[in-house]
Amino acid sequence: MSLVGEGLVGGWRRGHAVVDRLDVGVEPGRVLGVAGPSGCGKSTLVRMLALLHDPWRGVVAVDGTPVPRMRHRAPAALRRRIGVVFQQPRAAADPRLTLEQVLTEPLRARGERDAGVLAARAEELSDRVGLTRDLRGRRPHEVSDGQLQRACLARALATGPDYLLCDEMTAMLDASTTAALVGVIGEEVARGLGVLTVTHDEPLLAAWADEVVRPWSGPR
Ligand SMILES: Nc1ncnc2c1ncn2[C@@H]1O[C@H](COP(=O)(O)OP(=O)(O)OP(=O)(O)O)[C@@H](O)[C@H]1O
Repeated sequence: MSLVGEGLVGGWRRGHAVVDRLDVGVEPGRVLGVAGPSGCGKSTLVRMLALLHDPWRGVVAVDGTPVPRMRHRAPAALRRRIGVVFQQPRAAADPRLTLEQVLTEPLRARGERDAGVLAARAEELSDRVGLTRDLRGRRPHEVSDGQLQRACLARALATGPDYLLCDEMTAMLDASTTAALVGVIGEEVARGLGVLTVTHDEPLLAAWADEVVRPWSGPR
């Protein structure tokens, strides 16, 4: 059981790989930290593991199932097992939606239409990440970055993923919000969630990650 990238090669410009022969494994109940200098390709690696960006070579496998080359989108059943939280919540949340709608988006995308079910799930997820009823009714421009990031974390957890990828999730946040979100994720890790976290915050990595890899340092 793990989310694995093997021999991953890829990037954005032909002939210029930013991810170059990388192996990475995210295991249930563990937090893997990924560190590296700015612009080296960490977000690109996250996007490959999130099944949002096709590697040129190599394979991503979810619990032993290799993900087929996507063309447009990876199979929904596999995508749903991997949650992602991005650095900038404002770029990741539709400004027209309330936070409640933001965090229930994946459930509606999966076909859930029952308003009662959606409301109950929204309340449960909001409680988990510390969003009050008042905040849930607001739109992104009416809340702080930290409050919006809480909603984005709730959204990432909405379908009960097996793996969570955090791409500089705490870069915009103050220390107490960072601690709160890391605490929420810690509870999920204790229940078996596998986490990969990318961050420049070395003290956070030291405190949070079970293991830290630095694939872009040293000779390749
Ligand atoms: N959508 C994109 N289109 C074209 N080039 C991109 C795109 N996303 C990233 N790149 C380029 O790929 C390289 C790696 O970017 P990436 O965002 O993966 O690095 P990073 O390690 O996450 O950086 P940072 O730590 O600054 O967030 C950079 O040179 C970047 O300019």
